[in-house]
Amino acid sequence: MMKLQTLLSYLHDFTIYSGENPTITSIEMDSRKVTKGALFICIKGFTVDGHAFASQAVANGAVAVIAERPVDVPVPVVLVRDSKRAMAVLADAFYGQPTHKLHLIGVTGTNGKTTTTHLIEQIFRKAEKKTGLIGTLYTKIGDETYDVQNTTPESLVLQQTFKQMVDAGVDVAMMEVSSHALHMGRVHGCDYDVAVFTNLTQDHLDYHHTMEEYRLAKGLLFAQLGNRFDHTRPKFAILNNDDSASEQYKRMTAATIITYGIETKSDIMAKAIDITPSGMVFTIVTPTEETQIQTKLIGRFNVYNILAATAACLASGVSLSTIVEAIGEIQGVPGRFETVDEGQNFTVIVDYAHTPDSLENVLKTIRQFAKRNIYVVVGCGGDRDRTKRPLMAKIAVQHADVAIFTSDNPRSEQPEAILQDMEDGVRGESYVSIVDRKEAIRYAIQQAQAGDVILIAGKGHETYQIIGEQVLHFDDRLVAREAIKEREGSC
Ligand SMILES: CC(=O)N[C@H]1[C@@H](OP(=O)(O)OP(=O)(O)OC[C@H]2O[C@@H](n3ccc(=O)[nH]c3=O)[C@H](O)[C@@H]2O)O[C@H](CO)[C@@H](O)[C@@H]1O[C@H](C)C(=O)N[C@@H](C)C(=O)N[C@H](CCC(=O)O)C(=O)O
Ligand SMILES: Nc1ncnc2c1ncn2[C@@H]1O[C@H](COP(=O)(O)OP(=O)(O)OP(=O)(O)O)[C@@H](O)[C@H]1O
Ligand SMILES: N[C@H](CCC[C@H](N)C(=O)O)C(=O)O
Ligand SMILES: [Mg+2]
Repeated sequence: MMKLQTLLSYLHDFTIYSGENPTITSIEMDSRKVTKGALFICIKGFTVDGHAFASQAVANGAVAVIAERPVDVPVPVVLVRDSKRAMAVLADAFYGQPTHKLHLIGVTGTNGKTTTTHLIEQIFRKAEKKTGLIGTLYTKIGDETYDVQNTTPESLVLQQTFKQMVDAGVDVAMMEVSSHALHMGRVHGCDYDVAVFTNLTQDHLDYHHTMEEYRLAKGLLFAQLGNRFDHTRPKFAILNNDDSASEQYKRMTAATIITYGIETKSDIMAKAIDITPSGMVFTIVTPTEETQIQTKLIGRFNVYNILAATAACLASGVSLSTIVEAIGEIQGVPGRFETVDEGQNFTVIVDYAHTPDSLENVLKTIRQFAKRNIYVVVGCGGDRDRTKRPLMAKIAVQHADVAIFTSDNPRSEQPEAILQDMEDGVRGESYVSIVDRKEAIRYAIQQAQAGDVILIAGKGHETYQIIGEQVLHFDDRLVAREAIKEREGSC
Protein backbone atom coordinates (compact mmCIF):
# COMPACT_ATOMS: atom_id res chain seq x y z
CA MET A 1 0.00 0.00 0.00
CA MET A 2 1.25 3.44 -0.85
CA LYS A 3 -0.13 6.96 -1.16
CA LEU A 4 -0.57 8.11 -4.78
CA GLN A 5 1.67 11.16 -4.29
CA THR A 6 4.44 9.10 -2.75
CA LEU A 7 4.32 6.80 -5.76
CA LEU A 8 4.32 9.71 -8.18
CA SER A 9 7.45 11.13 -6.54
CA TYR A 10 9.38 8.32 -8.22
CA LEU A 11 8.43 9.50 -11.69
CA HIS A 12 10.55 12.68 -11.71
CA ASP A 13 8.53 13.62 -14.76
CA PHE A 14 7.12 16.99 -15.71
CA THR A 15 3.84 15.59 -14.44
CA ILE A 16 2.25 18.18 -12.16
CA TYR A 17 -0.32 16.70 -9.88
CA SER A 18 -1.87 18.28 -6.82
CA GLY A 19 -5.25 16.62 -6.53
CA GLU A 20 -6.57 13.96 -4.19
CA ASN A 21 -4.14 11.58 -2.59
CA PRO A 22 -5.84 8.17 -2.36
CA THR A 23 -4.15 5.09 -0.97
CA ILE A 24 -3.09 2.73 -3.74
CA THR A 25 -3.51 -0.94 -2.87
CA SER A 26 -2.47 -2.41 -6.22
CA ILE A 27 -1.38 -1.41 -9.73
CA GLU A 28 -3.09 -2.92 -12.77
CA MET A 29 -2.82 -2.51 -16.54
CA ASP A 30 -5.82 -4.75 -17.24
CA SER A 31 -9.22 -3.31 -16.31
CA ARG A 32 -10.55 -6.85 -15.83
CA LYS A 33 -8.13 -7.45 -12.98
CA VAL A 34 -8.82 -4.18 -11.16
CA THR A 35 -10.09 -4.39 -7.58
CA LYS A 36 -10.90 -1.68 -5.04
CA GLY A 37 -8.04 0.75 -4.46
CA ALA A 38 -6.14 0.01 -7.66
CA LEU A 39 -4.13 2.44 -9.74
CA PHE A 40 -5.04 1.70 -13.37
CA ILE A 41 -2.44 2.34 -16.07
CA CYS A 42 -3.75 2.86 -19.61
CA ILE A 43 -1.46 1.12 -22.09
CA LYS A 44 -1.79 1.50 -25.84
CA GLY A 45 -1.35 -2.11 -26.96
CA PHE A 46 -0.88 -3.82 -30.29
CA THR A 47 -4.48 -4.98 -30.34
CA VAL A 48 -6.48 -2.48 -28.30
CA ASP A 49 -5.93 0.81 -26.50
CA GLY A 50 -6.12 0.57 -22.71
CA HIS A 51 -7.37 4.18 -22.52
CA ALA A 52 -10.72 2.82 -23.68
CA PHE A 53 -10.99 0.73 -20.51
CA ALA A 54 -10.42 3.49 -17.93
CA SER A 55 -14.16 3.76 -17.11
CA GLN A 56 -14.42 0.02 -16.69
CA ALA A 57 -11.39 0.09 -14.39
CA VAL A 58 -12.97 2.80 -12.26
CA ALA A 59 -16.27 0.88 -12.16
CA ASN A 60 -14.23 -2.06 -10.84
CA GLY A 61 -12.74 0.06 -8.06
CA ALA A 62 -9.73 1.96 -9.47
CA VAL A 63 -9.07 5.08 -7.40
CA ALA A 64 -6.64 6.75 -9.82
CA VAL A 65 -5.59 6.44 -13.46
CA ILE A 66 -2.30 6.97 -15.29
CA ALA A 67 -2.82 7.90 -18.94
CA GLU A 68 -1.13 9.50 -21.93
CA ARG A 69 -4.17 11.61 -22.80
CA PRO A 70 -7.19 12.86 -20.86
CA VAL A 71 -9.80 10.22 -20.05
CA ASP A 72 -13.20 11.05 -18.66
CA VAL A 73 -13.38 9.34 -15.26
CA PRO A 74 -14.44 10.59 -11.79
CA VAL A 75 -11.06 9.81 -10.14
CA PRO A 76 -7.67 11.55 -10.37
CA VAL A 77 -6.02 11.12 -13.79
CA VAL A 78 -2.26 11.63 -13.98
CA LEU A 79 -0.96 12.34 -17.47
CA VAL A 80 2.45 11.01 -18.48
CA ARG A 81 4.42 11.07 -21.73
CA ASP A 82 4.76 7.29 -21.96
CA SER A 83 2.58 5.12 -19.77
CA LYS A 84 4.60 1.92 -20.32
CA ARG A 85 7.74 3.65 -19.15
CA ALA A 86 5.85 5.17 -16.20
CA MET A 87 4.51 1.71 -15.37
CA ALA A 88 8.03 0.31 -15.07
CA VAL A 89 9.03 3.09 -12.67
CA LEU A 90 5.85 2.81 -10.60
CA ALA A 91 5.98 -0.98 -10.44
CA ASP A 92 9.58 -0.87 -9.23
CA ALA A 93 8.61 1.67 -6.55
CA PHE A 94 5.37 -0.02 -5.51
CA TYR A 95 7.05 -3.38 -4.98
CA GLY A 96 9.89 -1.83 -2.96
CA GLN A 97 12.62 -1.85 -5.63
CA PRO A 98 13.08 -5.60 -5.28
CA THR A 99 15.91 -6.00 -7.79
CA HIS A 100 18.16 -3.92 -5.50
CA LYS A 101 17.83 -6.79 -3.04
CA LEU A 102 18.63 -9.58 -5.51
CA HIS A 103 21.72 -10.58 -7.40
CA LEU A 104 20.16 -10.32 -10.85
CA ILE A 105 21.48 -11.98 -14.01
CA GLY A 106 19.89 -11.26 -17.40
CA VAL A 107 20.51 -13.44 -20.46
CA THR A 108 19.79 -12.24 -23.97
CA GLY A 109 20.50 -13.64 -27.46
CA THR A 110 18.62 -15.38 -30.26
CA ASN A 111 19.22 -18.91 -29.02
CA GLY A 112 20.33 -20.48 -25.77
CA LYS A 113 18.63 -18.19 -23.24
CA THR A 114 16.45 -20.87 -21.65
CA THR A 115 19.31 -23.35 -21.58
CA THR A 116 21.84 -20.89 -20.16
CA THR A 117 19.51 -19.60 -17.43
CA HIS A 118 18.86 -23.20 -16.38
CA LEU A 119 22.59 -23.91 -16.21
CA ILE A 120 23.09 -20.78 -14.10
CA GLU A 121 20.24 -21.86 -11.84
CA GLN A 122 21.75 -25.29 -11.24
CA ILE A 123 25.16 -23.81 -10.51
CA PHE A 124 23.79 -21.43 -7.89
CA ARG A 125 21.75 -24.23 -6.35
CA LYS A 126 24.95 -26.24 -6.06
CA ALA A 127 26.49 -23.18 -4.39
CA GLU A 128 23.62 -23.42 -1.88
CA LYS A 129 21.89 -20.23 -2.91
CA LYS A 130 18.15 -19.87 -3.16
CA THR A 131 17.28 -19.18 -6.79
CA GLY A 132 14.54 -17.55 -8.82
CA LEU A 133 14.19 -17.99 -12.59
CA ILE A 134 12.06 -16.21 -15.18
CA GLY A 135 11.79 -17.39 -18.78
CA THR A 136 10.06 -19.24 -21.58
CA LEU A 137 9.21 -22.36 -19.58
CA TYR A 138 7.96 -20.81 -16.35
CA THR A 139 8.71 -18.55 -13.44
CA LYS A 140 10.39 -20.62 -10.78
CA ILE A 141 10.97 -19.69 -7.16
CA GLY A 142 13.00 -22.34 -5.40
CA ASP A 143 11.26 -25.53 -6.56
CA GLU A 144 7.83 -23.97 -7.23
CA THR A 145 6.94 -23.17 -10.83
CA TYR A 146 4.29 -20.76 -12.11
CA ASP A 147 2.88 -20.47 -15.64
CA VAL A 148 3.92 -17.55 -17.81
CA GLN A 149 2.58 -15.86 -20.92
CA ASN A 150 5.75 -14.21 -22.18
CA THR A 151 9.43 -15.15 -22.03
CA THR A 152 10.02 -11.77 -20.39
CA PRO A 153 6.86 -10.50 -18.69
CA GLU A 154 5.53 -6.94 -18.64
CA SER A 155 7.20 -4.71 -15.99
CA LEU A 156 4.25 -4.98 -13.64
CA VAL A 157 4.31 -8.76 -13.51
CA LEU A 158 8.08 -8.75 -13.49
CA GLN A 159 8.47 -6.48 -10.45
CA GLN A 160 5.71 -8.34 -8.62
CA THR A 161 7.59 -11.58 -9.29
CA PHE A 162 10.83 -10.10 -7.98
CA LYS A 163 9.00 -8.97 -4.83
CA GLN A 164 7.71 -12.54 -4.40
CA MET A 165 11.28 -13.77 -4.79
CA VAL A 166 12.60 -11.34 -2.19
CA ASP A 167 9.83 -12.38 0.23
CA ALA A 168 10.71 -16.03 -0.36
CA GLY A 169 14.35 -15.37 0.52
CA VAL A 170 15.76 -15.73 -2.99
CA ASP A 171 19.43 -14.70 -3.22
CA VAL A 172 20.02 -14.92 -6.96
CA ALA A 173 17.58 -14.39 -9.83
CA MET A 174 18.30 -15.28 -13.45
CA MET A 175 16.06 -14.33 -16.32
CA GLU A 176 15.73 -14.49 -20.08
CA VAL A 177 15.55 -11.03 -21.58
CA SER A 178 13.90 -11.08 -24.99
CA SER A 179 14.60 -8.45 -27.61
CA HIS A 180 10.88 -7.59 -27.58
CA ALA A 181 11.07 -6.88 -23.86
CA LEU A 182 14.15 -4.71 -24.26
CA HIS A 183 12.58 -2.80 -27.11
CA MET A 184 9.26 -2.29 -25.30
CA GLY A 185 10.90 -1.27 -22.02
CA ARG A 186 9.51 -4.20 -20.04
CA VAL A 187 12.79 -4.45 -18.11
CA HIS A 188 13.20 -0.76 -17.28
CA GLY A 189 13.75 -0.71 -13.56
CA CYS A 190 15.60 -4.04 -13.41
CA ASP A 191 18.92 -3.50 -11.69
CA TYR A 192 21.04 -6.19 -13.37
CA ASP A 193 24.35 -7.19 -11.86
CA VAL A 194 25.37 -9.45 -14.73
CA ALA A 195 24.18 -9.32 -18.35
CA VAL A 196 24.92 -12.24 -20.68
CA PHE A 197 24.89 -12.36 -24.48
CA THR A 198 24.58 -15.78 -26.15
CA ASN A 199 24.43 -15.08 -29.92
CA LEU A 200 22.66 -13.18 -32.65
CA THR A 201 21.21 -14.89 -35.73
CA GLN A 202 18.04 -14.38 -37.70
CA ASP A 203 14.66 -14.38 -35.95
CA HIS A 204 11.85 -11.96 -35.13
CA LEU A 205 12.23 -9.85 -38.27
CA ASP A 206 8.44 -9.47 -38.25
CA TYR A 207 8.92 -7.24 -35.20
CA HIS A 208 12.40 -5.73 -35.60
CA HIS A 209 12.37 -5.49 -39.43
CA THR A 210 16.15 -5.60 -39.88
CA MET A 211 19.03 -7.47 -38.26
CA GLU A 212 20.56 -4.08 -37.40
CA GLU A 213 17.48 -3.08 -35.38
CA TYR A 214 17.37 -6.51 -33.78
CA ARG A 215 21.05 -6.26 -32.80
CA LEU A 216 20.50 -2.84 -31.28
CA ALA A 217 17.50 -4.08 -29.28
CA LYS A 218 19.64 -6.78 -27.67
CA GLY A 219 22.37 -4.22 -27.04
CA LEU A 220 20.03 -2.31 -24.73
CA LEU A 221 20.64 -4.91 -22.02
CA PHE A 222 24.31 -3.96 -21.96
CA ALA A 223 23.71 -0.23 -22.29
CA GLN A 224 21.25 -0.41 -19.40
CA LEU A 225 23.78 -1.98 -17.04
CA GLY A 226 24.49 1.59 -15.94
CA ASN A 227 27.30 4.03 -16.34
CA ARG A 228 28.88 4.19 -12.90
CA PHE A 229 31.61 2.39 -11.05
CA ASP A 230 30.52 1.07 -7.66
CA HIS A 231 33.25 -1.21 -6.34
CA THR A 232 30.85 -2.64 -3.77
CA ARG A 233 28.50 -3.78 -6.50
CA PRO A 234 30.39 -4.33 -9.72
CA LYS A 235 28.50 -4.97 -12.95
CA PHE A 236 29.55 -7.46 -15.59
CA ALA A 237 28.83 -7.85 -19.29
CA ILE A 238 29.42 -11.44 -20.42
CA LEU A 239 30.01 -11.46 -24.17
CA ASN A 240 30.45 -14.18 -26.78
CA ASN A 241 33.70 -13.29 -28.56
CA ASP A 242 32.91 -15.63 -31.46
CA ASP A 243 29.82 -13.58 -32.35
CA SER A 244 30.57 -10.32 -34.15
CA ALA A 245 27.69 -8.46 -32.44
CA SER A 246 29.76 -8.50 -29.24
CA GLU A 247 32.10 -5.83 -30.63
CA GLN A 248 29.26 -3.33 -30.66
CA TYR A 249 28.06 -4.39 -27.19
CA LYS A 250 31.56 -3.85 -25.79
CA ARG A 251 31.26 -0.22 -26.79
CA MET A 252 27.70 0.08 -25.50
CA THR A 253 28.43 -0.86 -21.92
CA ALA A 254 30.38 0.73 -19.08
CA ALA A 255 30.40 -2.54 -17.13
CA THR A 256 33.38 -4.86 -16.69
CA ILE A 257 33.59 -7.09 -19.77
CA ILE A 258 34.22 -10.82 -19.55
CA THR A 259 34.46 -12.63 -22.87
CA TYR A 260 34.02 -16.30 -23.71
CA GLY A 261 34.59 -18.26 -26.87
CA ILE A 262 35.95 -21.31 -28.61
CA GLU A 263 37.63 -19.79 -31.65
CA THR A 264 38.57 -16.22 -30.69
CA LYS A 265 40.96 -15.60 -27.79
CA SER A 266 38.72 -14.95 -24.77
CA ASP A 267 38.80 -14.75 -20.98
CA ILE A 268 36.91 -18.04 -20.63
CA MET A 269 37.61 -20.64 -23.30
CA ALA A 270 36.86 -24.24 -24.17
CA LYS A 271 39.38 -26.54 -25.80
CA ALA A 272 39.77 -30.25 -26.57
CA ILE A 273 36.02 -30.68 -27.08
CA ASP A 274 34.95 -34.31 -27.40
CA ILE A 275 31.32 -34.91 -28.35
CA THR A 276 29.71 -38.36 -28.04
CA PRO A 277 26.05 -39.43 -28.37
CA SER A 278 25.73 -39.43 -24.60
CA GLY A 279 27.52 -36.22 -23.70
CA MET A 280 30.63 -34.10 -23.98
CA VAL A 281 33.99 -33.66 -22.29
CA PHE A 282 36.13 -30.55 -22.74
CA THR A 283 38.68 -28.39 -21.00
CA ILE A 284 37.61 -25.06 -19.65
CA VAL A 285 40.30 -22.40 -19.43
CA THR A 286 39.92 -19.28 -17.27
CA PRO A 287 42.55 -16.57 -16.68
CA THR A 288 43.62 -18.42 -13.51
CA GLU A 289 42.56 -22.04 -13.85
CA GLU A 290 42.18 -24.89 -16.30
CA THR A 291 40.01 -27.90 -15.66
CA GLN A 292 38.15 -30.68 -17.41
CA ILE A 293 34.38 -30.55 -17.50
CA GLN A 294 31.96 -33.30 -18.47
CA THR A 295 28.28 -32.96 -19.26
CA LYS A 296 25.28 -34.87 -20.54
CA LEU A 297 24.41 -31.93 -22.81
CA ILE A 298 25.31 -32.43 -26.46
CA GLY A 299 26.40 -30.12 -29.25
CA ARG A 300 28.94 -27.37 -29.81
CA PHE A 301 26.18 -24.81 -29.16
CA ASN A 302 25.87 -26.22 -25.67
CA VAL A 303 29.60 -25.68 -25.12
CA TYR A 304 28.83 -21.99 -25.71
CA ASN A 305 25.92 -22.11 -23.27
CA ILE A 306 28.14 -23.73 -20.64
CA LEU A 307 30.87 -21.12 -21.19
CA ALA A 308 28.32 -18.30 -20.87
CA ALA A 309 26.92 -19.76 -17.65
CA THR A 310 30.42 -20.37 -16.30
CA ALA A 311 31.48 -16.79 -17.00
CA ALA A 312 28.32 -15.38 -15.37
CA CYS A 313 28.83 -17.51 -12.27
CA LEU A 314 32.55 -16.83 -11.97
CA ALA A 315 31.74 -13.10 -12.18
CA SER A 316 29.23 -13.67 -9.36
CA GLY A 317 31.88 -15.24 -7.13
CA VAL A 318 31.11 -18.96 -7.56
CA SER A 319 34.18 -21.23 -7.64
CA LEU A 320 35.10 -23.10 -10.80
CA SER A 321 34.97 -26.42 -8.93
CA THR A 322 31.34 -25.80 -7.92
CA ILE A 323 30.50 -24.87 -11.52
CA VAL A 324 32.13 -28.03 -12.90
CA GLU A 325 30.32 -30.19 -10.36
CA ALA A 326 26.92 -28.61 -11.14
CA ILE A 327 27.34 -28.90 -14.92
CA GLY A 328 28.28 -32.55 -14.49
CA GLU A 329 24.99 -33.26 -12.75
CA ILE A 330 22.61 -31.47 -15.14
CA GLN A 331 20.30 -33.94 -16.85
CA GLY A 332 18.98 -31.56 -19.51
CA VAL A 333 16.40 -28.84 -20.04
CA PRO A 334 12.77 -29.76 -20.90
CA GLY A 335 12.16 -29.79 -24.66
CA ARG A 336 15.80 -29.13 -25.51
CA PHE A 337 17.34 -32.18 -27.19
CA GLU A 338 14.95 -34.31 -25.13
CA THR A 339 14.90 -37.96 -26.18
CA VAL A 340 11.72 -40.04 -26.32
CA ASP A 341 12.69 -43.55 -25.39
CA GLU A 342 10.19 -46.40 -25.50
CA GLY A 343 12.91 -48.96 -26.07
CA GLN A 344 12.66 -48.60 -29.87
CA ASN A 345 15.70 -49.29 -32.07
CA PHE A 346 15.82 -45.77 -33.52
CA THR A 347 16.30 -42.43 -31.75
CA VAL A 348 13.63 -39.76 -31.36
CA ILE A 349 14.66 -36.27 -30.25
CA VAL A 350 12.30 -33.38 -29.47
CA ASP A 351 13.98 -29.98 -29.67
CA TYR A 352 12.85 -26.34 -29.55
CA ALA A 353 14.90 -25.32 -32.61
CA HIS A 354 12.66 -22.76 -34.34
CA THR A 355 15.26 -20.55 -36.01
CA PRO A 356 17.50 -21.30 -39.01
CA ASP A 357 20.64 -21.23 -36.86
CA SER A 358 19.34 -23.53 -34.12
CA LEU A 359 17.92 -26.00 -36.63
CA GLU A 360 21.24 -26.17 -38.44
CA ASN A 361 23.17 -26.60 -35.18
CA VAL A 362 20.96 -29.39 -33.95
CA LEU A 363 21.01 -31.26 -37.26
CA LYS A 364 24.80 -30.95 -37.52
CA THR A 365 25.11 -32.24 -33.97
CA ILE A 366 22.92 -35.24 -34.77
CA ARG A 367 25.00 -35.94 -37.90
CA GLN A 368 28.03 -36.36 -35.64
CA PHE A 369 26.55 -39.46 -34.03
CA ALA A 370 23.76 -40.72 -36.33
CA LYS A 371 24.51 -44.22 -37.54
CA ARG A 372 21.97 -44.12 -40.36
CA ASN A 373 19.43 -41.69 -41.77
CA ILE A 374 18.25 -38.49 -40.14
CA TYR A 375 14.56 -37.57 -40.38
CA VAL A 376 13.44 -34.07 -39.46
CA VAL A 377 9.85 -33.07 -38.77
CA VAL A 378 9.64 -29.29 -38.79
CA GLY A 379 7.25 -26.39 -39.27
CA CYS A 380 7.27 -22.62 -38.80
CA GLY A 381 5.06 -20.53 -36.54
CA GLY A 382 2.29 -18.38 -37.99
CA ASP A 383 2.12 -14.59 -37.41
CA ARG A 384 5.89 -14.55 -36.87
CA ASP A 385 8.98 -13.88 -39.00
CA ARG A 386 8.03 -15.15 -42.47
CA THR A 387 11.49 -14.77 -43.93
CA LYS A 388 12.89 -17.58 -41.81
CA ARG A 389 10.52 -20.15 -43.38
CA PRO A 390 12.35 -20.87 -46.68
CA LEU A 391 15.68 -20.75 -44.82
CA MET A 392 14.57 -23.35 -42.28
CA ALA A 393 13.21 -25.57 -45.07
CA LYS A 394 16.53 -25.33 -46.92
CA ILE A 395 18.48 -26.26 -43.81
CA ALA A 396 16.14 -29.22 -43.17
CA VAL A 397 16.65 -30.56 -46.70
CA GLN A 398 20.41 -29.93 -46.63
CA HIS A 399 21.18 -31.48 -43.28
CA ALA A 400 18.62 -34.28 -42.97
CA ASP A 401 18.12 -37.31 -45.20
CA VAL A 402 14.34 -37.07 -45.04
CA ALA A 403 12.70 -33.67 -44.50
CA ILE A 404 9.06 -33.67 -43.45
CA PHE A 405 7.43 -30.24 -43.35
CA THR A 406 4.41 -29.72 -41.17
CA SER A 407 2.56 -27.16 -39.06
CA ASP A 408 4.03 -25.53 -35.94
CA ASN A 409 1.61 -23.03 -34.38
CA PRO A 410 -0.20 -21.66 -37.45
CA ARG A 411 -2.07 -19.07 -35.35
CA SER A 412 -4.21 -16.87 -37.64
CA GLU A 413 -2.47 -18.00 -40.85
CA GLN A 414 -3.54 -20.79 -43.18
CA PRO A 415 -1.26 -23.77 -42.41
CA GLU A 416 -0.97 -24.53 -46.14
CA ALA A 417 0.23 -20.97 -46.83
CA ILE A 418 3.01 -21.34 -44.24
CA LEU A 419 4.03 -24.63 -45.87
CA GLN A 420 4.11 -22.85 -49.24
CA ASP A 421 6.54 -20.29 -47.81
CA MET A 422 8.75 -23.13 -46.59
CA GLU A 423 8.54 -24.99 -49.90
CA ASP A 424 9.59 -21.83 -51.75
CA GLY A 425 13.06 -22.38 -50.29
CA VAL A 426 13.44 -25.92 -51.65
CA ARG A 427 11.79 -26.04 -55.06
CA GLY A 428 12.94 -29.09 -57.01
CA GLU A 429 14.35 -30.80 -53.92
CA SER A 430 13.07 -33.86 -52.17
CA TYR A 431 10.78 -33.41 -49.15
CA VAL A 432 7.37 -34.46 -47.82
CA SER A 433 4.69 -32.02 -46.63
CA ILE A 434 2.03 -33.21 -44.18
CA VAL A 435 -0.10 -30.40 -42.73
CA ASP A 436 -1.29 -32.30 -39.65
CA ARG A 437 1.60 -32.34 -37.15
CA LYS A 438 0.46 -35.55 -35.50
CA GLU A 439 0.32 -37.31 -38.87
CA ALA A 440 3.74 -35.95 -39.79
CA ILE A 441 5.28 -37.30 -36.57
CA ARG A 442 3.55 -40.67 -37.09
CA TYR A 443 4.79 -40.80 -40.67
CA ALA A 444 8.41 -40.33 -39.58
CA ILE A 445 8.09 -42.91 -36.83
CA GLN A 446 6.49 -45.46 -39.15
CA GLN A 447 9.22 -44.99 -41.78
CA ALA A 448 12.24 -45.12 -39.46
CA GLN A 449 14.62 -48.07 -39.58
CA ALA A 450 16.95 -49.35 -36.88
CA GLY A 451 19.72 -46.82 -36.21
CA ASP A 452 17.86 -43.84 -37.71
CA VAL A 453 17.41 -40.58 -35.81
CA ILE A 454 14.20 -38.52 -35.92
CA LEU A 455 14.36 -34.88 -34.92
CA ILE A 456 11.00 -33.29 -34.12
CA ALA A 457 11.82 -29.59 -34.13
CA GLY A 458 10.20 -26.30 -33.19
CA LYS A 459 7.88 -26.88 -30.25
CA GLY A 460 10.10 -28.51 -27.60
CA HIS A 461 8.41 -28.13 -24.22
CA GLU A 462 5.17 -26.67 -25.64
CA THR A 463 2.07 -28.58 -24.60
CA TYR A 464 -0.28 -26.87 -27.02
CA GLN A 465 -0.81 -26.07 -30.66
CA ILE A 466 -2.39 -22.77 -31.65
CA ILE A 467 -4.60 -23.15 -34.71
CA GLY A 468 -6.66 -20.06 -35.46
CA GLU A 469 -8.03 -18.88 -32.13
CA GLN A 470 -7.94 -22.36 -30.66
CA VAL A 471 -5.29 -23.54 -28.24
CA LEU A 472 -5.35 -27.33 -28.52
CA HIS A 473 -3.49 -29.74 -26.30
CA PHE A 474 -0.44 -30.99 -28.19
CA ASP A 475 2.85 -32.33 -26.90
CA ASP A 476 5.44 -33.60 -29.43
CA ARG A 477 6.85 -35.93 -26.78
CA LEU A 478 3.50 -37.58 -26.05
CA VAL A 479 2.53 -37.79 -29.71
CA ALA A 480 5.88 -39.43 -30.51
CA ARG A 481 5.56 -41.84 -27.58
CA GLU A 482 2.08 -42.92 -28.72
CA ALA A 483 3.26 -43.37 -32.31
CA ILE A 484 6.19 -45.51 -31.22
CA LYS A 485 3.88 -47.72 -29.13
CA GLU A 486 1.44 -47.96 -32.03
CA ARG A 487 4.24 -49.05 -34.34
CA GLU A 488 5.64 -51.58 -31.89
CA GLY A 489 2.10 -52.89 -31.35
CA SER A 490 1.56 -53.46 -35.06
CA CYS A 491 4.92 -55.25 -35.56
C1 LIG B 1 3.06 -8.02 -29.45
C2 LIG B 1 3.18 -8.10 -27.96
O1 LIG B 1 4.26 -8.16 -27.44
N1 LIG B 1 2.04 -8.14 -27.27
C3 LIG B 1 2.05 -8.16 -25.82
C4 LIG B 1 1.09 -7.11 -25.33
O2 LIG B 1 -0.19 -7.42 -25.85
P1 LIG B 1 -1.04 -6.35 -26.66
O3 LIG B 1 -0.20 -5.16 -26.99
O4 LIG B 1 -1.74 -7.06 -27.74
O5 LIG B 1 -2.12 -5.91 -25.57
P2 LIG B 1 -3.62 -5.48 -25.90
O6 LIG B 1 -4.47 -6.68 -25.89
O7 LIG B 1 -3.60 -4.58 -27.09
O8 LIG B 1 -4.02 -4.63 -24.63
C5 LIG B 1 -3.59 -3.29 -24.38
C6 LIG B 1 -3.91 -2.92 -22.97
O9 LIG B 1 -5.32 -2.93 -22.76
C7 LIG B 1 -5.60 -3.65 -21.60
N2 LIG B 1 -6.98 -4.18 -21.64
C8 LIG B 1 -7.37 -5.00 -22.64
C9 LIG B 1 -8.66 -5.52 -22.66
C10 LIG B 1 -9.57 -5.17 -21.61
O10 LIG B 1 -10.73 -5.60 -21.54
N3 LIG B 1 -9.11 -4.35 -20.63
C11 LIG B 1 -7.85 -3.85 -20.62
O11 LIG B 1 -7.50 -3.11 -19.71
C12 LIG B 1 -4.53 -4.72 -21.57
O12 LIG B 1 -4.38 -5.29 -20.28
C13 LIG B 1 -3.32 -3.92 -21.98
O13 LIG B 1 -2.78 -3.22 -20.89
O14 LIG B 1 1.05 -7.13 -23.91
C14 LIG B 1 0.66 -8.42 -23.36
C15 LIG B 1 0.62 -8.27 -21.84
O15 LIG B 1 1.87 -7.95 -21.32
C16 LIG B 1 1.67 -9.46 -23.79
O16 LIG B 1 1.36 -10.72 -23.23
C17 LIG B 1 1.65 -9.54 -25.31
O17 LIG B 1 2.59 -10.52 -25.72
C18 LIG B 1 2.09 -11.42 -26.74
C19 LIG B 1 1.42 -12.61 -26.06
C20 LIG B 1 3.24 -11.92 -27.61
O18 LIG B 1 3.08 -12.87 -28.33
N4 LIG B 1 4.39 -11.30 -27.54
C21 LIG B 1 5.60 -11.77 -28.27
C22 LIG B 1 5.82 -11.02 -29.55
C23 LIG B 1 6.77 -11.54 -27.33
O19 LIG B 1 6.82 -10.58 -26.59
N5 LIG B 1 7.70 -12.49 -27.36
C24 LIG B 1 8.89 -12.45 -26.54
C25 LIG B 1 9.70 -13.73 -26.75
C26 LIG B 1 10.55 -13.71 -27.95
C27 LIG B 1 11.65 -14.74 -27.81
O20 LIG B 1 11.40 -15.84 -27.30
O21 LIG B 1 12.77 -14.47 -28.20
C28 LIG B 1 8.56 -12.48 -25.05
O22 LIG B 1 9.30 -11.88 -24.26
O23 LIG B 1 7.62 -13.21 -24.71
N1 LIG C 1 23.89 -21.30 -27.91
C1 LIG C 1 23.10 -21.76 -28.86
N2 LIG C 1 23.33 -21.43 -30.16
C2 LIG C 1 22.54 -21.88 -31.14
N3 LIG C 1 21.48 -22.68 -30.96
C3 LIG C 1 21.19 -23.03 -29.69
C4 LIG C 1 21.98 -22.59 -28.58
N4 LIG C 1 21.45 -23.10 -27.46
C5 LIG C 1 20.38 -23.79 -27.82
N5 LIG C 1 20.21 -23.78 -29.15
C6 LIG C 1 19.13 -24.36 -29.96
O1 LIG C 1 18.04 -23.46 -29.86
C7 LIG C 1 16.89 -24.07 -29.28
C8 LIG C 1 16.29 -23.14 -28.26
O2 LIG C 1 17.19 -23.06 -27.16
P1 LIG C 1 16.76 -22.23 -25.88
O3 LIG C 1 15.38 -22.56 -25.54
O4 LIG C 1 17.81 -22.40 -24.85
O5 LIG C 1 16.85 -20.77 -26.53
P2 LIG C 1 16.04 -19.44 -26.20
O6 LIG C 1 16.99 -18.34 -26.54
O7 LIG C 1 15.54 -19.46 -24.82
O8 LIG C 1 14.82 -19.47 -27.22
P3 LIG C 1 13.46 -18.55 -27.14
O9 LIG C 1 13.86 -17.20 -27.60
O10 LIG C 1 12.51 -19.14 -28.09
O11 LIG C 1 12.99 -18.59 -25.74
C9 LIG C 1 17.40 -25.36 -28.65
O12 LIG C 1 16.38 -26.31 -28.65
C10 LIG C 1 18.57 -25.70 -29.53
O13 LIG C 1 18.12 -26.33 -30.69
N1 LIG D 1 9.64 -17.43 -28.54
C1 LIG D 1 9.47 -17.86 -29.88
C2 LIG D 1 8.64 -19.08 -29.85
C3 LIG D 1 8.51 -19.77 -31.18
C4 LIG D 1 8.03 -21.15 -30.99
C5 LIG D 1 7.39 -21.75 -32.19
N2 LIG D 1 6.86 -22.98 -31.75
C6 LIG D 1 6.32 -20.83 -32.75
O1 LIG D 1 5.20 -20.90 -32.26
O2 LIG D 1 6.61 -20.07 -33.67
C7 LIG D 1 8.83 -16.76 -30.75
O3 LIG D 1 8.05 -15.98 -30.21
O4 LIG D 1 9.16 -16.68 -31.90
MG1 LIG E 1 13.69 -19.12 -24.09
